[in-house]
Amino acid sequence: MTLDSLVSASPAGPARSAGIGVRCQNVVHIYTTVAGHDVVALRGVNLDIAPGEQVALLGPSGSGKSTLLGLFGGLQRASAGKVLVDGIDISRIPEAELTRLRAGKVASLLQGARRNLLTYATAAGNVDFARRGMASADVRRLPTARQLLEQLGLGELTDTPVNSMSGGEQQRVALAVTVSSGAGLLLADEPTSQLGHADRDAMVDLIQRVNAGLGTTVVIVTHDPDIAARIPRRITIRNGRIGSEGVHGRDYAVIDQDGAVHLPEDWADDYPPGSLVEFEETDDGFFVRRVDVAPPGEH
Ligand SMILES: Nc1ncnc2c1ncn2[C@@H]1O[C@H](COP(=O)(O)OP(=O)(O)OP(=O)(O)O)[C@@H](O)[C@H]1O
Repeated sequence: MTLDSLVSASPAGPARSAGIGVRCQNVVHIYTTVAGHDVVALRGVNLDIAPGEQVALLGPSGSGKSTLLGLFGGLQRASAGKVLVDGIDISRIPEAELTRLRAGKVASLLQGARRNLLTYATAAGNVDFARRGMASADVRRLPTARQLLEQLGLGELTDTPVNSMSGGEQQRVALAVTVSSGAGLLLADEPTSQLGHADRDAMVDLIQRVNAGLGTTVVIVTHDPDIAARIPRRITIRNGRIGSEGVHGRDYAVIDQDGAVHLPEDWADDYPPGSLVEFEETDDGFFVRRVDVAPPGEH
């Protein structure tokens, strides 16, 4: 029996784990430091993530990836703009509703496996603990801890205390525990950063198994190009904006709300800030051409 059939064949109906979508409309986020300075982390992000999609967020250090993930997870509220999770603008809802959303619909995998786990308990014990606040009717709709771990390929760890697992095993169990309450959106910040190659690949396999088996929407932040290459949609954040998108192996520039086009990184040297360009529409699409306009008096 697959995980999918486990979920859909449940007598109480489908579990709550069908993927949920995220939409950002002109999202701006500003931090105020203790010294009273403003840091603009996001400068107008527009983005649509469909239910069940897998998205990697890439970009240089400080570009705003973790901030965006934090906004999706309701850990902080956007300074301006809308962040719609499952159609709800979570930057505007009351704190109690946000807490319910964090507990039910969104699963955030924190950096460092042990921060997500009770280290003295077994893998199954951790799944049961993660579900303790749920209504029993909701728990009955989900696979049992044992079934879930088996279907995610972690069956042999079911009765193993977290303390005696390797780092890679702990991280995989942390992911299983994080999604065990049937959340529709998985957010993971650098989920493979402390792992060796084999564990890193096993972790991505597991993320994809969760996505395929439960339909969970996946958004992961990564610096690792090999990980990103395995995720179908790659969004590069640059200086608080969406710089470019990679879809099905090709990179595309993205037109912003105000009509600005952010060039893919490898074009930036040829088109420095302030370059004059003109667009020409042809039968094949558009051409962009850099033009050199001589300063007055040099004609
Ligand atoms: N709590 C905070 N207070 C003030 N500034 C912050 C805070 N958190 C982040 N920033 C700033 O906001 C900007 C975006 O940071 P963010 O952590 O989102 O980037 P990132 O792309 O995730 O970086 P990294 O890859 O290094 O984790 C940076 O300039 C950062 O210094």
